[in-house]
Amino acid sequence: MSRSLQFFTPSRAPYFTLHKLPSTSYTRFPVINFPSKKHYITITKSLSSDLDAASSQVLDSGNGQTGVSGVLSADNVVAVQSHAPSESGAAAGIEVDAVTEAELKENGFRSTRRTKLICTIGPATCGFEQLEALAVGGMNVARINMCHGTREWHQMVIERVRRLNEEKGFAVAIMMDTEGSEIHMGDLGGAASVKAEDGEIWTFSVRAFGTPRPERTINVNYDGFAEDVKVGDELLVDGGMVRFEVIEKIGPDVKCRCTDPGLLLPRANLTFWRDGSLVRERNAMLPTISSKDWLDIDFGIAEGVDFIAISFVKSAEVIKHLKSYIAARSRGSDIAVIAKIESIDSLKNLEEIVQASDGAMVARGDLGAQIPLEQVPSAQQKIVQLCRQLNKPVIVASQLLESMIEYPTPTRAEVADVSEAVRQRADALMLSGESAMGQYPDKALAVLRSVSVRIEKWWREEKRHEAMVLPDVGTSFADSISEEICNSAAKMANNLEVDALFVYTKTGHMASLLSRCRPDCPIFAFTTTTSVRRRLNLQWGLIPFRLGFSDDMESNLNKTFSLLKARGMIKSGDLVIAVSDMLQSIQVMNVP
Ligand SMILES: Nc1ncnc2c1ncn2[C@@H]1O[C@H](COP(=O)(O)OP(=O)(O)O)[C@@H](O)[C@H]1O
Ligand SMILES: C=C(OP(=O)(O)O)C(=O)O
Ligand SMILES: [K+]
Ligand SMILES: [Mg+2]
Repeated sequence: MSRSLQFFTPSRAPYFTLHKLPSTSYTRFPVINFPSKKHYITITKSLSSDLDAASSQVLDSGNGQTGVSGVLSADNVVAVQSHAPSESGAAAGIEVDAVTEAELKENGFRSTRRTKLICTIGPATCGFEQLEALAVGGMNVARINMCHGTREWHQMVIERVRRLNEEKGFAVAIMMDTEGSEIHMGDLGGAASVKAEDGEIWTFSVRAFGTPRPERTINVNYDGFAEDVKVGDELLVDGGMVRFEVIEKIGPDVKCRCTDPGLLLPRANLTFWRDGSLVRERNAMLPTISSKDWLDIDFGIAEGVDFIAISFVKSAEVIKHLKSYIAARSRGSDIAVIAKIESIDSLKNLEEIVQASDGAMVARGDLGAQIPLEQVPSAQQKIVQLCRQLNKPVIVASQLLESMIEYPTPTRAEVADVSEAVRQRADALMLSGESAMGQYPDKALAVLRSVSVRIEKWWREEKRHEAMVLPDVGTSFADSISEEICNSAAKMANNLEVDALFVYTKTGHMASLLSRCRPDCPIFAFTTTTSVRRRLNLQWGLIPFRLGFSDDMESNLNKTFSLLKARGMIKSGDLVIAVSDMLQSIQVMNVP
C-alpha cells in the first residue's frame, strides 16, 4: 500500500498546500490555476510489483556487463559485487558501498553509521592493502595533504583509491588539501621528527642549509621571517607543541631558546607572538593560494579529485575565485571546494566564507594556534551550527585521537571529544597523523566508528530532537519547494518512525537538504553518476547508491525495491518515504 502526496509541476512550477484526496491511481487533477501554469496533486495507490523480472538485473553492472563477485579481506567477510562504473545513468544495476551493504544486511537500517569518516593518507596507510583495510573499516573520504609527499606519491595514492573503488565496489571520495602559504618549517632533512630540549639554542633561517643539516637548525619557508620577528617574541611550533623565545637576529638567522620542549615534526606550522598577541600583519599579505598551491590545484583537477580543501581561507573572494577557475578548467566535472576555518580572519568572515563554499572544515590544529585554546570548542560549535543552517557539509578535524599515533587505545578525554563532535551532528570526523603516520590507523578508525554509532544511537533513544531552527536556504522558488518537501519528509519520517528515506537526485541537492534535517532514519540517496555518489559520501546520514533512473517515479521505485530486495538490503513491509528532485512529491509506502 502506497500513499503519496505529489505536487506535480511539469515545468518545475511551485506547489502549494497538502490536500486530502480520495485514493486513486495516478489520476492527476489541477488544484490551483495560475494564469499560465497548472499544479497537480497525485495520490498513488499500491505499486505494481515486477520483482521477479527485475531481480535478474541485479548483478548487471552500469554498462551492462555482468558483475563479478569477490570477497573482502576483513574480520567479517563480505561478498562484494564488482561493477565497472558508468557515468551514463542508463544502468540496470545498482552500486552501493560494499561495507554499508553488509551493515544493512546484518543489522538493519537503524544501526548504520550516520557520521562520515575521513582518513589522511600518509606513509602508514598508502599501500593498497592498507587503503583497503581503511575502506573496510568505514573510511568515506581519503585526504591527501599537499604539505607532504611528492606529486608522484599523491598520484599513486589517488590511483590506488580509484582502483579500490572500481575493483571492490567502494565509493571512497578523494579530498586534496592545499599547503597554503602560512609560515612553516622545512622538512627536517628527511627525519620523521627531532626533539628540542629545554634551554637549547636553535637557529631558524630562510638560508638553505647543506646536507647533512647542521644540528639544531630549522629551515623556514618565509623570506620576510628574520625581518618580521623581534627579539623577545615567542615562536610557537604547531600552536604551542614546542615553544621558543627569540634571543638574537643575525642576518637571515634567528637564534631562539627552547622554553617548552617537545617533538618538532616536518613542515610544522610556525606562529610568533608579541605581548600575548599573534603577530599577523605580514601573514595577512601572504596569498591564500600560493603559486605552488595553484600547481597542486591543476594537478587535483587533472586527477579528478572530488574535493579541494583550501587552507587558511581569509575571505569569500578566494573561494569564489577558485570555484570559477575550477568551473572553467574542468568542464563537466564538479569538484567541491571546502574552506578550512583555521585563522582569525576566517572566523571574522565566517558566514560569507561558508556561504561561498561547498563545505567547511573546523581545522582545529592551526585554529588553536591562532586563537586561545579555550576558545576552540565554542568556535567549533558555532561553525558546525552555521554550516548546518546554510546546508554545507562540515568536518571536525585534528587531534581527535592524537594519542593513538603512539598507543592502541584512546584517552577518555579523546573519546569525549569525538562524542561531542558527533553529538553536534557534524557531517564528518577526520583523522590526521593518526592515520597518516601513526602506529594504529585501523584501530583509530574503529574508535571513530564505534563512538559515532554509539552516540548516534544514544541520541535517538533519548529522542532529543534538537529544535534547531533551519532558515530557508533556497534562492529560487523551485529551491524553496525542494526545501519544504525535504523538511516535511524528514519530519514525517521521524513521526511515522519509517525505516528509511529514499531520495532520487541527479545533482545531490535534495539529498543534502534531507541530510541537513538529520532525521532519525538513514537516507538512501540514489544518483545517476559515480562522481555525485562519491561526493555525497561526505554528508551526514546519506547512503549513496548509483542507479540509473528515469522521470517515472513509479518505475524508479519498483526498480529500486526489486534491486535492493534481491541484494537483501530491504524487505517486504519496510516503511519508506521517497522524495525526488524530478518530481516534487512525498510518497509514503511499505515495500511490497
Ligand atoms: N604524504 C605524506 N607523506 C609523509 N608524511 C605525511 C604525509 N601526510 C601526512 N604526513 C605526516 O602526518 C602528519 C599529520 O598529517 P597532517 O595533519 O595532515 O599534516 P600537518 O601535521 O602538517 O598539518 C604530518 O605532520 C606528517 O608527519
Ligand atoms: C586540518 C588542519 O590543517 P593541516 O593539517 O593541513 O594543517 C588543521 O590545521 O587542523
Ligand atoms: K594542508
Ligand atoms: Mg592547518
